Amino acid sequence: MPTTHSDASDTTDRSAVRSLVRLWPYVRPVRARLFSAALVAIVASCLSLVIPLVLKWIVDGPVAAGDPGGVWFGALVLLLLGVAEAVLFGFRRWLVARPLAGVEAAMRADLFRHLQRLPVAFHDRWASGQLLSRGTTDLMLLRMFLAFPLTFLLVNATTILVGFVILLGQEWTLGLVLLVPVLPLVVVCSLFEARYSLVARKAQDQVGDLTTVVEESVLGIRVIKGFGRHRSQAEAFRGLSERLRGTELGKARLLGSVWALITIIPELAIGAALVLGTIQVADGTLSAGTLVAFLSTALALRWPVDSIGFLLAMSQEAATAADRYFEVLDAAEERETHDVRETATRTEQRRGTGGAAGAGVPAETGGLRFEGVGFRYPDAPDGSAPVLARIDLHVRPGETMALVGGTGSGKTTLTALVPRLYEPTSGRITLDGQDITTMPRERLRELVSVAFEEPTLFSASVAENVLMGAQGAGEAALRRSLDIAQAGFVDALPHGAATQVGEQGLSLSGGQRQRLALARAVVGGPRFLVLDDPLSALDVHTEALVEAALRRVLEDTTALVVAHRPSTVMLADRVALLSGGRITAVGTHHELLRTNAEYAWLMSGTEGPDGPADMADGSGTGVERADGPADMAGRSGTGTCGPVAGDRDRAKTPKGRTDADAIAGTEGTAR
Ligand SMILES: Nc1ncnc2c1ncn2[C@@H]1O[C@H](COP(=O)(O)OP(=O)(O)OP(=O)(O)O)[C@@H](O)[C@H]1O
Repeated sequence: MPTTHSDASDTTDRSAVRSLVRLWPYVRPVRARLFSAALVAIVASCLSLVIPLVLKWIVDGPVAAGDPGGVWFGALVLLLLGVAEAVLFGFRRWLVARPLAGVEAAMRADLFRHLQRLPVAFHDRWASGQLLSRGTTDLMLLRMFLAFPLTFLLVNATTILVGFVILLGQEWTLGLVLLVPVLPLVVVCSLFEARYSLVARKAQDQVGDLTTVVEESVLGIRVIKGFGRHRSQAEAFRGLSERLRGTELGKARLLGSVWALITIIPELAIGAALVLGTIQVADGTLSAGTLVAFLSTALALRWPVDSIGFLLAMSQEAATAADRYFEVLDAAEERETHDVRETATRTEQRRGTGGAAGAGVPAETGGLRFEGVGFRYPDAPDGSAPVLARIDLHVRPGETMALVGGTGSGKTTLTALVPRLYEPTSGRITLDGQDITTMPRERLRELVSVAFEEPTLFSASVAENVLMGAQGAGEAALRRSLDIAQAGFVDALPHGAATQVGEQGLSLSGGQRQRLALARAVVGGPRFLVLDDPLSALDVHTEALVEAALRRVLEDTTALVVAHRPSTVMLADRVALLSGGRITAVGTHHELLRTNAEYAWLMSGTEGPDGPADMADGSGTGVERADGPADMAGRSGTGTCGPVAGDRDRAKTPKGRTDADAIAGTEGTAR
């Protein structure tokens, strides 16, 4: 399971403030509302500090003078102050709710847009649950931070400051007593922050891991049920959620202890002030009303002080969420390597856009060319051999080339390089003579259509899934592509092509999904077609029908088709054999059957004379080899390069005969 999240220890030297400041571009558009809301909250909070002053007036005034009218008036003022405080806090909430929902939506949209533009190699490294949790839990934490702790850290700090001014103004000696806990509280808070940020990061990463397991279990429910693995899967889930529970309990313990200290230390100071104040009242140096007002103010400051613990905790979680969010947003998108727009325009002008395959391009440079292409996966272990090394291959304009090779030989990898899902580590690939790195990706992906062995469909209608393959294609193109892919089953669906296929197309069979993926690849009538074993899930009869229809499409299209079965190879004009990271032979199917032991072995499933192990290192002979043709012992290598007259026709004889022929031919050669 690919998973990526930074080690929690990375967070020790990061500053929470710096992480949170990065939210500014999103907050900027709503800053006026946020500042207004903070101002309203400050006024509301400071109103609560006026209450003790009214109390002092009631005690020292009407109560001392025995004036019931004055007491009622004082009570009315207190009631109005309370109502005003409540209304203002309600107004603050109204002010922030809508804009912050907008901030969250904008951040989520940016994250999604960025995820779409990140290279496939990024997605190989990152577990989907980690990305999902960033787009959900983390963004929710950030919205909550902007709505609550951000405002209330400011509001509480202002309230505490104003409160202390009032306290010192009422009786400065008692005020100083209350100031004593400030230093220990600052030390406690900074120690807490450092430790809490580590555990918060750990918890949020564990939520990501848990999300991954849930997602995999849901997507893989058939396998889990099929193998009766629900218990072990549940155990794996339980293990992870136990770890998360442990981390959350650790968080709660930390928060509990800091809350206890933040509550106890000021309480001790208030107790000490009460004792001192009572002595002063007894001595007659302080009025009872002043002591009541002083203690009421001190008690009114309890909540702003006590809440600092969890406001800091929420801020730490938000800082961690911001780190996790920007980790993804900072990952480099796929970049254009040159000033591709200019190069593309020049090339279009030279060539005249939109012509048939390779129109106006000489055959020797036209088509699809791999020149010294090497590739190594970015996350491959150090010292491991590259998947592809010095690939030289030319698929001529309008030609269909089958790519054959043992399992794991790098066929899928090679096809993924054409639409630039990965970048070659060396060499270059050209389409009709133009280096693909000099084309805008959008243009490249218009020229090249792909269908993978594992067909991916989206939660959309059949038509939407297929038309995804070509912008602006209409009903006629849809019908044509469904016909080519022999997807007549679509008409039998409840709403025809408008039927929703469900998440990942799981309501369809594997072969039906493959046919829709194939229709998507051909719907735009692409100049270049890359098919990664697209017919593997079809029964032989349907495969034959698809092949016959595909042959018509492939007339004008330059195509590279990964093939495992002789029947799929029959589609091709020529075949390239990929072995040991190199193209070891190129020729027609029949030539390779006659002259290349590894190819014959791959097509027949029988052992060649030297055994497959010997062949896999590229020692099997080839008709057209990078290091020159070599004869197989006791065999006549024909050494022909292009399609031999009649070979194309032979190769494209309708399925039914070809399969049997191929096997017979293979057996004849391999034995
Ligand atoms: N994302 C990846 N990261 C690292 N290594 C990878 C990745 N994808 C594939 N590989 C490795 O690259 C090699 C070639 O894989 P590839 O899928 O291209 O083979 P293939 O010829 O298409 O195989 P098959 O016929 O079984 O589909 C394999 O050894 C595989 O383990």
